[in-house]
Amino acid sequence: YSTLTVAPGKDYKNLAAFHKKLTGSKRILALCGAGLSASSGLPTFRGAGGLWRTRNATEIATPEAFETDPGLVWLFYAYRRHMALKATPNLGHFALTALAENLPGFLCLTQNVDNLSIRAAHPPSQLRPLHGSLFNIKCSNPHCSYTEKNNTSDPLHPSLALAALDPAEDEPHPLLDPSHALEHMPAADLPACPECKALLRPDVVWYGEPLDEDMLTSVDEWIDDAQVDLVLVIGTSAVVWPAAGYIERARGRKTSVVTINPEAEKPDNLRKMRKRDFAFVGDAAVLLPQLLE
Ligand SMILES: CC(C)NC(=O)[C@H](Cc1c[nH]c2ccccc12)NC(=O)[C@H](CCCC/N=C(/NCCC(=O)O)S[C@H]1O[C@H](COP(=O)(O)OP(=O)(O)OC[C@H]2O[C@@H](n3cnc4c(N)ncnc43)[C@H](O)[C@@H]2O)[C@@H](O)[C@H]1O)NC(=O)OCc1ccccc1
Ligand SMILES: [Zn+2]
Repeated sequence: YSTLTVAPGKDYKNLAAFHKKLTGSKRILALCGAGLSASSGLPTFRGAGGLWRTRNATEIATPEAFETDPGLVWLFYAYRRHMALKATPNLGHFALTALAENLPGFLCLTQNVDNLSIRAAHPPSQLRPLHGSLFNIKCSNPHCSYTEKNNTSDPLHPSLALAALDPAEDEPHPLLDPSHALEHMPAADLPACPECKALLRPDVVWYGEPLDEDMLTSVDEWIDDAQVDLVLVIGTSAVVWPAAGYIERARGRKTSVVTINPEAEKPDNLRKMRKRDFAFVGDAAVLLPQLLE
């Protein structure tokens, strides 16, 4: 009965069996997605948040979109900055911080750019923001090295004030309401680089852009250092690469992969599970404190 058999074991949702594995684990890798921040009030990409106004978030998060209409892209990111600043880390973020403080062999990879793990005081040496941060700004001119770290001003720029609006209770945010036409914003009105006058942009990784080479190397080296006992797959649809690739990249003979997601028992997830794997259905903010206590 080989461990490579693709079927979950009988204990795949047994909390005691998971805790036994957890206590015996010295090296744990986590891959986090939008679902971790869902109960902090931030929309996921595949859920309702997938569409911004009428555009697909994956279309707007591209160099091409910024080339074509930097004003719209900046409003998209200014809105997400505003929402992330209004949000607070949840018990899921804090449970991961506690695990990092208690287990030096824990490394947390996050695809989220909302800074909520950082605001939950997750030790920076044990956190890898794979896709950047909404609160880091850089120059769009590839030959200019201007950057701003952790700029939380809201609005970031007078031309983006609309994004920092908080509509009345039951009113939709004007930026979410497609019937609220947006004037085109000329590039001259947008945040400009104080050094070379080119447009500034959020320091996030757009589709078609490579992730930070040093960060990828540091994760690869960490994985190759020694056996990874546990891989926590938290609130992610695991479709975006190369981030999603780390789940199987970290899997060794004795590794257990644990999916924490309201859809963890969906057939296509059960189909991928191995004998040592676990699946816990529910909200990461509720499950993580229980699983990691
Ligand atoms: C769509 C996908 C198929 N496309 C890609 O992966 C592309 C192309 C590609 C590359 N390799 C491939 C291999 C195969 C196929 C495609 C590719 N990848 C790239 O373009 C990457 C860059 C990808 C990064 C894109 N940037 C983001 N973010 C930053 C910006 C921004 O945020 O605006 S991706 C962004 O979307 C992704 C969203 O996914 P999730 O976080 O998982 O969210 P989602 O909504 O999908 O799912 C939420 C889950 O939570 C669950 N959930 C809901 N509520 C809860 C709850 N309460 N608790 C727990 N779980 C919950 C839900 O059930 C659900 O399962 C995240 O990664 C997020 O960071 N770059 C690159 O490959 O460069 C190359 C290169 C190399 C050298 C030189 C030049 C180029
Ligand atoms: Zn510049």
